[in-house]
Amino acid sequence: MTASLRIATRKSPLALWQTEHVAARLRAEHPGLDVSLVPLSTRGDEVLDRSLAAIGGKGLFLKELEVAMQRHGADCAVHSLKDVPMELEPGFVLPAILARADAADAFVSNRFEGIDALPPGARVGTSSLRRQAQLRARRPDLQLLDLRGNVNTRLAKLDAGDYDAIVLACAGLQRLGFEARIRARLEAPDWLPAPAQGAIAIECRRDASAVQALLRVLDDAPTRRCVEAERAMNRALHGSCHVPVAAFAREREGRLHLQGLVGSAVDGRLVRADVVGDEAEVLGRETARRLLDAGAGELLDLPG
Ligand SMILES: NCc1[nH]cc(CCC(=O)O)c1CC(=O)O
Repeated sequence: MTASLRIATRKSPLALWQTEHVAARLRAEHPGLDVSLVPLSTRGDEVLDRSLAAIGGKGLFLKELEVAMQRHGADCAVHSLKDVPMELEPGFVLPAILARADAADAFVSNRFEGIDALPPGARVGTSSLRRQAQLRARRPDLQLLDLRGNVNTRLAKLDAGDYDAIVLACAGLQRLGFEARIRARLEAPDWLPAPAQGAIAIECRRDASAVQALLRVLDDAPTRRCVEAERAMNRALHGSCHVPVAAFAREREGRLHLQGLVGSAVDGRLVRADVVGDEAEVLGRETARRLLDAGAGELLDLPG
């Protein structure tokens, strides 16, 4: 019986909130279990002057946490599932995916009520190619500017006047107490989030069966089914953060509805697909195939 559990986490305020949330839920489920946090810095957090794509992609937010688990310095790690690469490192599993929070994106501005209210040529901050493509599609005139850093840093840059508006995830704003800053929700079916946006996942070693048993109580089956469909679609498109891919799945009357989108951050072209199915993996692959049939291949080949 494991009497203690050390959870590795990034040090950003959002990562710490999410990990504290997981720790509190585990303490409630397992009275007597000694749960502690192991805050670590990752290259993804430290290198802010280059794009994630240029320094190695999403995996950079996980690497240091995985090294800690390999060295037995931590038993598990908490992640935003949208930051977890489609292919996990060998030897690791995700025994728990928590019930999804708000999956929508948020339009945040101190002066404007929504995308359509922005004046011609307004400056909008986001480094996400997925968000850029959807903004371009709706407003080709906007000036899209890079914006990296944690949620608090991004809000500070907006307040400093660097941008007329920025786009962030609703879930992150809500978790950090910034719900009131959401001017407009950007949501399905018009606007799609990143695959697995709003879902928190816990990662541990495949060989740590006692740890997996402790974590599994937090797994939410409906969320797992939806995010598996979204991630399967992204994987089938060779998804990485280099291409603007968006996906959102919902369960309705027992069936899975998956909406997918591939876009171009350069010219705002968007290709969409909307498919119903029952098995997450199959539905994800089928939606990817429909996107490719509709011309997504050409967009996926574009640089940036
Ligand atoms: N890319 C960073 C990131 N990873 C997860 C979230 C928000 C929380 C979530 O989606 O679960 C954010 C911030 C954002 O996109 O605004």
